[in-house]
Amino acid sequence: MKEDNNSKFKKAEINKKSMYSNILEGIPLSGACTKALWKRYQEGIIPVIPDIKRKSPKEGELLGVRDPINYAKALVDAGAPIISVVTEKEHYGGSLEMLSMIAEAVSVPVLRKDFINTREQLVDSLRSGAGSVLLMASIMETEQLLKLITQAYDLGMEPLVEIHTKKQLDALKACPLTFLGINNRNILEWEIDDGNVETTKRIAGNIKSKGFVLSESSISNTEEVLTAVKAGAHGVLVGTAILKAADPVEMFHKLSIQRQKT
Ligand SMILES: O=C(O)c1ccccc1NCC(=O)[C@H](O)[C@H](O)COP(=O)(O)O
Repeated sequence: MKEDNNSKFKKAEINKKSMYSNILEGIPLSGACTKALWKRYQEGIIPVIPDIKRKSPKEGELLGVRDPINYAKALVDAGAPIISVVTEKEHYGGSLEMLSMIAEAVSVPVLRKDFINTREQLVDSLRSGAGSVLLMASIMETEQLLKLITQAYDLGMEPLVEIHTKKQLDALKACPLTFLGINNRNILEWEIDDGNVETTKRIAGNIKSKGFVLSESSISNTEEVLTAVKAGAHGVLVGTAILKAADPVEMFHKLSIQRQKT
């Protein structure tokens, strides 16, 4: 019987010595999230992932009295390939319940953004309907990150592995990720640093992986989308600019620009 990707992954976890090379062999070629993103990309449109957060340390209230489910549905109807939901409670006002309700209501995969560093949190994410989970290089050692990447794939979710520095990228060099995010801001400073798309410009050119590269945070206009893509990103994740727009759907369309096909 042909061995499936999941069992290859389990083997990779056991054999620590050759962990990197086994991950190379076992990694699934694509997950539901990047499949949707690549599809949009192939259609010639720069994929934009709307990020839903009730509030942020920098901006305060963002969602206001709006229903997060209706907000998510409107953006999916507008063409969002996937939806991102921040579930962290204290600083962003999120919850797993909000994720769960959105995941149930929309037809596209949902990404959970939170400080995830245990398998239990992965399982909670899956139970709440997440198709993807954020795994941040800035909050754990590389070995733990690789373990969680394996576990996420093993559970059937596609991890969005997030870096903010070249050093964090270098530590992941041997791991061929399907979904890699560059956070333009240092999230450990709660979005109040002055990080911008220059971070993507500095890092994206060094990425060797063939995975989908996402530029995240601090993107608010078409020029910044183009800068991210020119630097090597395939798509962008945008929260504040869409949430604060008088017409979020219109802003989503405005940012979803055509890319130059090569
Ligand atoms: O991105 C993270 O690392 C993160 C982890 C845990 C909680 C929140 C986190 N980030 C917040 C965001 O995801 C931002 O909302 C997102 O990058 C959008 O940024 P912006 O467009 O500047 O609102």
